[in-house]
Amino acid sequence: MPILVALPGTLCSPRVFDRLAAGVAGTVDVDAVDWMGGPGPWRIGDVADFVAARIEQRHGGPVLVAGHSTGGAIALALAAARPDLVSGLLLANTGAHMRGHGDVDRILGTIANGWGPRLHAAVLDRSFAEPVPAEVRDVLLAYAAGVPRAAALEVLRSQRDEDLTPLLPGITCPVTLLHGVHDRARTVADAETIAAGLPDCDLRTLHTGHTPVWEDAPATADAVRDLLARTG
Ligand SMILES: O=C(O)CC1=CCC(=O)O1
Repeated sequence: MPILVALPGTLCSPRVFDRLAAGVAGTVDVDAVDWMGGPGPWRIGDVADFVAARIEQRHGGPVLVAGHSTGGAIALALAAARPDLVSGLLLANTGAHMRGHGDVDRILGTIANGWGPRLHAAVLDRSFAEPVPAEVRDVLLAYAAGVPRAAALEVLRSQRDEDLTPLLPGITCPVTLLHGVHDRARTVADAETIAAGLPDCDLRTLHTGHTPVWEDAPATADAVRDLLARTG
């Protein structure tokens, strides 16, 4: 069965892909990666290397790769560096750079000086257009509580300081780019910049916040099936 290796955003549990995994069950197997719980280092390129090693070891590659938020930047770096391991990309509410990003500098300041449950809850709550059920929120907050502060600091600094735009024309696999238009951190302009740089990109807007992979799992599952068809 085809594999979708799924990369969540900063401080975001791999469980955010549970609804998508259920939606594509029987068609695609989802391997959601806890990259923040990996050994580090956690710069975007380091995590892309970590994911490449996992794909080689577990799946033998190539696979579909999904990236949400920071996971999208990691997925882009991976596809650029290791096209042999990536047959197609599904990106969600991400960007090729962080210029104009809603709150990355504030989050970085709080990671450095105010790390803890309040920050975790603030990042979580603004990642969904509508409040998530309490039991889901508890699961996601429990994950964030176990993330090393160094991982969050390192990956977000790296993402803030890198511009992946020059890599885009070299990513020739099919890409589907989802963008939830009620995102409080990123605008559709971020998605349009990525789409303009990629040779083969299907951009779809959704009525979600920053996390369409959870907020509109049926539309995301449709996008996965359509992407799979485009990979031939
Ligand atoms: O939007 C992104 O790509 C990365 C991000 C930083 C904070 C957040 O929630 O997402």
